Parts: sequence; C-alpha cells; structure tokens
Amino acid sequence: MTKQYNAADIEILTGLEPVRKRPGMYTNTSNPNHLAQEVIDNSVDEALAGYANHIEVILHLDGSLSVRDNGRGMPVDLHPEEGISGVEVILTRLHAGGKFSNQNYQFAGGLHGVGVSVVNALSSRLEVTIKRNGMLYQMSFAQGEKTSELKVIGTVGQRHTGTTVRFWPNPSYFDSPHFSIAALTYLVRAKAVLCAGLTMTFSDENTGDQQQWFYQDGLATYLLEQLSPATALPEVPLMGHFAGTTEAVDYALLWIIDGKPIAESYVNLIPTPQGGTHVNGLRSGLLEALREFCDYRHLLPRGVKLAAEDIWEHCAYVLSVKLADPQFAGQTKERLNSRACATFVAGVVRDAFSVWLNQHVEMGEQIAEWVIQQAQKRLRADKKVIRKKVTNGPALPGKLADCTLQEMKQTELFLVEGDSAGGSCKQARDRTFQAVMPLRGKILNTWEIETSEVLASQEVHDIAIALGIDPGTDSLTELRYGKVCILADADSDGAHIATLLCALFVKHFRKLVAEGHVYVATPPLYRIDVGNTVYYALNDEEKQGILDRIAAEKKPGFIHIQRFKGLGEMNPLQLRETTMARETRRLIQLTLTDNDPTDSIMDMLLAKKRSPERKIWLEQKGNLAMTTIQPA
Ligand SMILES: Nc1ncnc2c1ncn2[C@@H]1O[C@H](COP(=O)(O)OP(=O)(O)OP(=O)(O)O)[C@@H](O)[C@H]1O
Repeated sequence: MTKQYNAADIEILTGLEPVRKRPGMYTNTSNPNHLAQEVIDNSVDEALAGYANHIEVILHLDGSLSVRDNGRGMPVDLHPEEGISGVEVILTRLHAGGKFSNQNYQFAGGLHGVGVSVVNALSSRLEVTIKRNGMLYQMSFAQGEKTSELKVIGTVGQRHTGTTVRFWPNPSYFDSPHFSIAALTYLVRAKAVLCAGLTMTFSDENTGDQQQWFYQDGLATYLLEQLSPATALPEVPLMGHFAGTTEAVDYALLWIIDGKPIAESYVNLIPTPQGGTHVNGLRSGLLEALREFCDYRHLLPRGVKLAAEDIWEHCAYVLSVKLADPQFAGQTKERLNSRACATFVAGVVRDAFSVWLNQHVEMGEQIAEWVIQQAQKRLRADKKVIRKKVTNGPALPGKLADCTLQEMKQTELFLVEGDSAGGSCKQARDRTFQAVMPLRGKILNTWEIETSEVLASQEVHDIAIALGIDPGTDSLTELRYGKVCILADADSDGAHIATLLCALFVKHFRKLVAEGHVYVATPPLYRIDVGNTVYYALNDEEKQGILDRIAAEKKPGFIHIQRFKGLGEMNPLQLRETTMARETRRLIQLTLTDNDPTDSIMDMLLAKKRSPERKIWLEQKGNLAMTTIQPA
C-alpha cells in the first residue's frame, strides 16, 4: 500500500531550523569564512553609519573567531512585540534586522536580517558581549539555542559602547572547518581601504601575528600597492567619487601594460567577486567616453570599432558602490542585480572620464592608442562571418533576423520561444550584435536520437544553419555567433522548452557547450510597481522578498503586480532592459566539466524509460529547478 500524503506531511521549519537543514542556501559551506564576513559586515555597517571607527578581528587558538567593534552596541532592551531582548531577537530570529528601512543605517551591507542568525545556527557555541548604557552585558548560545540569559557582568564608562561576537563554527556544516587566513586578511584589509578613517585590526593567536590597516585616502593607494611593479597608464590612477541621496560610487582605475590587472568590486563594502550591474556600468561608461573621445579626434583607423573587451581586459580597478537598496543574487551577495545601478555608474563614469580625457589630452591619446591596438589585435584574431546571404552553401533560415557585426566573438544569437516574443525581441535587440530567431512551439526531444538523424527536424535544421555548424561536429571554425542564448518564458512550459534546447546542445552540439558558447537568458516573471519605483522579480520567491521589503520600508503608493504570462507580453523596452541589454540582463552559462553530473541529470529529465524516476524527482525537487539556478 502506498503511504498517505496529507497536510500533516508538510513540515514548517521554525526558528533557525531552515538554516541547519539547508546551510548552503544561507552561506558558503566550503569553509567558515562567510560566517566571519557576516559578523564583520555588521560591524562595518556601524562604521558606515558613522558610529564605529575601530574593528578588531581575532582568530583564537581554539579555532573560534571574535569580531569587536566600538559601535552603538546591539540593542539590549526588550523587543516590544517579541518580549525578549533585542540581542536575542537578532541572534535567534531569521528576517529580524534594523536595516529594512533606511532610518538607522543609510547604506548597509546587511539587507535580509539573516546574517548573524545564520552564524549562530551554524556555530557550536556563540558568545556576545555588549557595552551599552555604562554596562557590560553578555549572552551565550550553543547550536543556535540560548544557554544563558542576557545578563550584566560588569560596568564600563558611559561613553564606551560596542559589540563583540565570538563564535565557534560547527565543523559538521563545512567542507573544511578552518578559516582561510589569506582570504580573511584580504577581506579585513579591503574594509579599511573602502571606508576612509576606519581602523581594522587582524590578530592570529596561532602565529602571534597582528596587522592593522588605516587608509585616509583608500582606493588609489590600495590600487597602486596591489599593482606594483607593473607599468601602467596613467601612472596615477584615475579616481572618481559621486554621491547622490540613495547611491554613491567611488573608483580608482588604470590600464596595465604589462602584468596582471586586479579587478575588485564592492557594494556597501561587501565584495562582489561575480561582479554585476555596477561593474557592467563601469565598463560601459569607460567605453562610451573613450569612443566619443576617439570619434571627436578622429583617432580610429578605418574599419576599427572599439568593443568593451578592448578597454576592459587590461583595466585594473577597484570599484566601491553604496546603495540604499541593493538587490543581490543571493545571501552570499557575490553578484549585484540592481538594474538601476548600471545606468547610475555608467553615467557618472562616462561624464567624469570624458572630462578627464579632455583635460589630459596627451595621456588620453596614449590610452586611446593602446586600446586601439587591443582592438586591432582582436580583429586580427577574430574570424569574419559573412553576414550577407551566401550564394554557395545553404541560405539562412527566413525567420532569422541576423545582426550586422562581423566579429564572431561579439555577436549573440537569441533562440526565442514563439513568434510573438520573437517579434518583440527583434524590436528590443541591438541589431549590430544581436540576432534573433523565433522557434515555433516545442522542439523535438533529441536526447535519444542519433546525431545523424536530428537534422530531419526542421527546427533543428534551421538552428544548425543559423549557427553555421553541423550537429556532432568538433570544429567551431564556421561558428557564426559568440553566444547562443536560449530565451523562453519564465513559466514551466518555458522551462520545458529551454530544457529541450539544452538537451539538443549538450547531446549534439557538445563542443559549443564545452567551450562556453551556450547561455540561458532569465526573463522576469513579475513586474512590481510602487509609486515611481519599478522592480522585476525572477520568480515567486524573489517577488515575496521584494514585497516584504516594500512593506518593511512602508513605501508609499499603491502596489501593482503584473505577472508576465509570456515574453510577448513585455513591451520591447521592458524586454531590452530585463533580458537583452548587456548591462542589466542575467545570463546563465551552460558549462561542462569532466565527471560533472550533467549527462546523468539530463538523462533522468529526458530519457523515455526513466519516467518513474522523473516523477519522483519532480515531486521532491521540481520546485527547486526554477529557483536554484545562479546567474553567470
Ligand atoms: N555589531 C552590531 N552592532 C549593532 N547592531 C548590530 C550589530 N550586529 C547586528 N546588529 C543588528 O542586528 C540586525 C540583524 O543582523 P543580521 O546580521 O542578522 O542581519 P542584517 O545585517 O540586517 O542583514 P543580512 O542578513 O543581509 O546580513 C542588524 O540589522 C542590526 O540592526
């Protein structure tokens, strides 16, 4: 007899249980560094808000880590609704925080009210000591549960305030229980660089080493320290600073002639190793200003057009953005998603760099010359794609709207679900480098079809012709586009279509995937309007997160939620902004490595005889399939 499946089987995780059950959703579980980062970020937020100027990080002999700041101290009074102290709420409740509105912190790395509770949940012990109101308070926890009440253990001077959190990471949640000292040192130092006037100290009791950093004019000195002894243009980094009411940007950059450029970006002092919209904005701002400079002074040789990579590959930069309301790709905050930030940074950088170029014409021309050389190298290396219809060889499919650019690497082919969405995409695209081919309905499931036979399907045939390569081929010399982007609706039908296309590429155009040419575009499912602000959400979870924030911030205005039933419902401007424009879209790159589970997962998803297994998988994990993907 099959087991009954009733409402009683639906579990609701309470308190910190969700974190212990799925630690990977809340932190990076390779080592406990991200826990340290959460605690340090809270202290840094106090410094950003102007209440702390010294943060000490101590790695103890017993493997625990302390973070001490001289901020306001966590609130110790009783929480009006929870009836327990502020400290206890902070450490034991998810989604409890003082940063949802901008009243206590203007710019903060903390957003979700989750960070330090995650640290508590994943630590075998945690001790918090607070100096506030002339008293010294302490409270302890084990495995996230309190082991002693908040109590006064001494007195301090009235003006002495601050928080110390000491935690012992629970090794069972991490691949390695040890902190990576190098990464931690780097992080601590970066905080000092990015927050002028903040002293950061790092001590390691195992070695007796103690290091301290203080930068009054952080970015430029830091960049030069990192780069020496490379030859650079200009010798003194270009610096920029601009602050609005809800956004601020600081950067230092230069071009490296020999040596490896460093590329670091931060949002509210949190490192974003995967970049995001702020970095895209910096790149396009630089490119636009230099293009304008070259055009105005007629510096470009015939046939050379500057591309983003020409200016970018050798650019060393430190970019620090502060935003009142940043949107990240997840709790580890490695990539910024806030779309408006791309336009903000691009605008600031373009204007500032233009002014600089015109004030330093000689150096400007040297930079332009160097970047033009990079473009010429690229053009020599790139193979040309003949964009006109070829007379010998098969004609391109009639429904393909091709792009005009000849450099293969720069171009993109969007394979789009449905004719109407295809039409919108054609209006939304940048026709110089984006080609669009609409696909009608679901393509054939080619997972179990011989490569020699897939061309019998008209759709597959058209895709192969558009790409310029044959199924099963190992040679990409005839490839016509640098990126192939699968674009389907954000619903389950769309996910099915995207899966069928992924199967086609993994099975029959494997080299294309292995060399990183295939991407899945991620259009949003919802648009949320409050007053003049527009948010886009990829899925229900993201929508809920946005609604929670709107409620917590008590944003005025009627909330209007639009669910896009399909891509065709978005107007071309929305489609461009959310899905196609390089600065603001999210693409997920398909990758293949030796021994990865791609083939077995695809087989489970698509093989005819594995349908019973598929059913079980759909019941257990189907809901995760749309939400766990991380943008590349
Ligand atoms: N060192 C500190 N000094 C003062 N207040 C603190 C300190 N650490 C935490 N807090 C308070 O506790 C709240 C909850 O912290 P927590 O780390 O859980 O979430 P967060 O920083 O708001 O958001 P995120 O989950 O994105 O890190 C903070 O919003 C802040 O109000």
